[in-house]
Amino acid sequence: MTSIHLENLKKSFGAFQALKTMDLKINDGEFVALLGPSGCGKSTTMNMIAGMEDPSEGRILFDGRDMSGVSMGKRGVGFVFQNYAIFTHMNVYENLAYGLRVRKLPEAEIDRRVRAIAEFLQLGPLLKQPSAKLSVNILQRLAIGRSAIVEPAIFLLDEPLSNVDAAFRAVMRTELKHLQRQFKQTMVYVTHDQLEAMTMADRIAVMDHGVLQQSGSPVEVYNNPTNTFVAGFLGSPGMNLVRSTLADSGGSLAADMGTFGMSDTLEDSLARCAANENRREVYYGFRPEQATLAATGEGGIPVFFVERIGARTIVHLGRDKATIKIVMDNDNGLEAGMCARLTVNPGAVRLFDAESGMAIGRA
Ligand SMILES: Nc1ncnc2c1ncn2[C@@H]1O[C@H](COP(=O)(O)OP(=O)(O)OP(=O)(O)O)[C@@H](O)[C@H]1O
Repeated sequence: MTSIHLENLKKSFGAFQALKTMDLKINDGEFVALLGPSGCGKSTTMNMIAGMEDPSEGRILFDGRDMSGVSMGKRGVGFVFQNYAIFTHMNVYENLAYGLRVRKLPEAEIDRRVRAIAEFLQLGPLLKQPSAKLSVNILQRLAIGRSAIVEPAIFLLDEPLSNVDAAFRAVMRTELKHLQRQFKQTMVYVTHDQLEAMTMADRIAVMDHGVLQQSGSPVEVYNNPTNTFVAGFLGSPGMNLVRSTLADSGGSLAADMGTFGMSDTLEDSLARCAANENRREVYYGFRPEQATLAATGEGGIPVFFVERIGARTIVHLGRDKATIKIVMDNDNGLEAGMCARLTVNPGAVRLFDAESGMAIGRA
């Protein structure tokens, strides 16, 4: 096992700063997902950890050892890409055995390890199959096996599941997590898919525009996003962010959401974090599953769309272009054209400064 320290890491391509700044410590045996939208610098970061790109500034340390000038082959990393690198002229067995043969392991040991990993990844019956004839799903499973079999101290995976189908992706999420637990590797996993990050990672590093926005456990980044980007990016739908003005209300501080014709008195702890600042402009945030709706005869917020997705119902409410989405497990019969009263769970309210987008206090 090996720890990784990205120290003030930066990467530019000509005048373009693909990675503006990255400071991140990844512990021995930890599974960290680099999560963010396309172009935010995830692969660039990964390529530098692997040794395929040199940083423009900053350092990468493995167990405290500076990796500057250390070639990819000498870093002890396994790398799986979106586009599986498989030798199509070899069968499954030979592909799996390749890394062990390069390391000149005894034939009996190679055979034992090939069969063990094949069993683990359900490739056992396919060992004699020519790789050229395998499906995309199986090829990616083989690519993972081929890298994992040499038991690298650090395992880097860059969008390994983006080409495989949805059902297979769900299976592989579980298998990859299993694999990491079994081999206790330090794993860095690049994805733009929050479900992958949320289900597999011990810690998620959320990136945007070449900047690390937040790193924390999946629950932490979901419940306490550090800014409006993380709040909106995580969750499906993302956190509701309602522009509002803080206002004195009978000795307490309330968030006034004029657009929705409502006002919510803040819990004392949150009001204190907002420094009880009357007239401060904020975003009032809450997760779509942290509120209830009740139909009203008249008044309330107009419902304009109801999505029923199996057991889940997503109700879209709003006026003009301002919308709120509420996710419910039960179907309370709301339909487009009706009006509803919204009650937000007080403990779930998060505030963000309207100008900087940064969270005000943390729960
Ligand atoms: N070799 C390069 N030369 C110039 N620009 C590059 C190079 N590699 C990456 N970039 C740019 O750097 C930015 C970050 O790219 P990167 O591949 O790291 O993003 P990403 O978060 O992995 O997104 P994606 O999932 O789309 O690959 C992008 O704007 C990309 O076009």
